Formats: sequence, structure tokens, C-alpha cells
Amino acid sequence: MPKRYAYLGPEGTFTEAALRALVPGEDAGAFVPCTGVDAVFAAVRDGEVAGGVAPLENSVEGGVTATIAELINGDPLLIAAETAIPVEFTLFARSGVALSDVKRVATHPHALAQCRGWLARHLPDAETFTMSSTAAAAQAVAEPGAPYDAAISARIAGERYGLAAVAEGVGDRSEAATRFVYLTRPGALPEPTGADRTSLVAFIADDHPGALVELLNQFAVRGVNLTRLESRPTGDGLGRYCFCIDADGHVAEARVGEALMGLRRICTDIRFLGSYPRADAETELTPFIPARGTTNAAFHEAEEWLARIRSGAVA
Ligand SMILES: O=C(O)C(=O)C[C@]1(C(=O)O)C=C[C@@H](O)C=C1
Repeated sequence: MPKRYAYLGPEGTFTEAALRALVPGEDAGAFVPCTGVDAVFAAVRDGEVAGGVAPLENSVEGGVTATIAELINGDPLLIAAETAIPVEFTLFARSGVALSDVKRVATHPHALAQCRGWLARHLPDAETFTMSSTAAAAQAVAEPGAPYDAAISARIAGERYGLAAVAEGVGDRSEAATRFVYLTRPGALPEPTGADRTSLVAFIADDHPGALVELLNQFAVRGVNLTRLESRPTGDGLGRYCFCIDADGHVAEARVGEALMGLRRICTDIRFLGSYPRADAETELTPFIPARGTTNAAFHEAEEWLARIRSGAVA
């Protein structure tokens, strides 16, 4: 049976653009639009689709709560790939509507947060309404008798639903980008590529001074760089938090594997979310000089040395 892929729909979302980038060459007939991130996760968990795509973080507005909540709770899924795409917003309306006619604007909450400055300057009196996605907003505006005058969405959504662009580049930050993750049911991990990322959720054992430092030290002493650290409530009461972590490297690498073993010893629970190729692998990163004893070669040499002395050899 041909593979199918779930994504936050309807057609024309930034998530659909991310899915196209993640499975190049796949026919759009294989794409299953979902009305929410929860439905994307459900479709993957139930085995209705081979994989699903959800937004994880935005360079301006930060983490996408719905995705993070699904990653923390419910049956665990693995992140098998990621992509980051630039997000450029356009204000769309039915043809004939001018900027001065726009009183009610619909869009996704993350898009709204990224366009607040522009709206305050150009449509200070407009009411805003949040929808399940930017494309859902464009689709709603296109309906006859729609309760909204305009939608903020990707260009592709406005065109898909036959709307006219009223204003382009309405995002407050022109270089804004959103990172999307490709989710699968647990299975074999992608092979290490040399430019990978590992994601996990750490639940600290008990609340005490330095608990977070102890957790972070597991990475620091092994020279593992973190690229995201986000605390989220566990839902078990005020002050109870878990930590969502993205780290450079693949769990197959000794230093990452050992950091995870260290966490396993000091945390009540660790939810491993996958090791997968970094989307920015091509980007020129700041040269990283590993601290003494934290190269992969140093880890292997120490492992071999331990095996030798355990076997009785005098090292
Ligand atoms: O509504 C969409 O088009 C989406 O793909 C969702 C989403 C998000 O959740 O952040 C993706 C990118 C943009 O930052 C705005 C909205």
C-alpha cells in the first residue's frame, strides 16, 4: 500500500510546505490533512499513516504548545526527521476588499503573535480571531458570508482559496522560520550522519536546589551542546515541571549515549524522542572546539581502556 502522511491542514498550511520538503517527490494524494496537531499524532499512533508532520518551534514565538504536549504525553512517538522553513505572512481577503475595509482578521495564534506589530500599525482597530491553522483561516474567509474580512496566511493558502493579497510581508520579523518535525511510531532510528540532533523529555526525581544544574551537567561534562531547553508543566500540580531538551549528536555516539545514561540514573523518567539528521547540517556553525576528553575518539579510547583493566590487563 502506498505510504500516507498526516499534517496540520487544510491544504496550504506552512506544515504542508514542510511535509513537501520532508518527503520530496511524494504525490499530494498521499497527504492527509488533519484539523489539529492532536489529530496528526492520533493518525500516526493509530497506524493510519506512515508518518506525520507538526510544527515544533518558531524563531520568534517559540515552542508550539500543542506539539510539545503531544510529544510529552500519550503513547510515545519518535522524531525521525526535521525541517525548518521561512515563514512569510500575507494578508488575504476576497477580491475588492481594501485594507481600510478590514475589521475582522483570522489566523493561527502563532501567526498572530508574529504579526502583532504590523497589525497595531496598519489595522489598530481590527478584531482578531484565532483558527486551527493559517490555511483554515484563508479557507474560512473565502466562504460566502464569512464572518471575517481577511486572513493572515502563507501565499500558497491565499492562492489555493482564491483570495487576493491585500498586504504582503505582514510578519514583524522578515527572517522568521518555523521548525517542523516528522513523527513515526517507534522503530529503527535513522543512521547517524555526523550532523544529528537528539530530543528527549527529562522528569526530575525530586525538587531540590541544583536539580536542573545536575541535569545540564550530564551534557556539559561530556561536551554535548544543547539547542533547546524548554520547561513544561507535568500536569501533576503547580511547580511540577519536566524539561524538553534538544541536543547536538546521535544517541549512537558515545558522548550522547553516556549523557543519556547519566540522566537515566538521576531522573525519575526520560522519554527518548529520537535521534535524526539536523536540518541545518549544511549551515556553517560556529567552530566547536570540544573540551578536553569529550571527543568521540576520547570516549572510545576510555571504553576500551575500561574493558582492558576489567579483563585483568595492566593498562
Ligand atoms: O497554520 C499553519 O499554516 C501552520 O502550519 C502552523 C504554524 C504554527 O503552528 O506555528 C506554522 C508556522 C507559522 O509559524 C504559523 C503557524
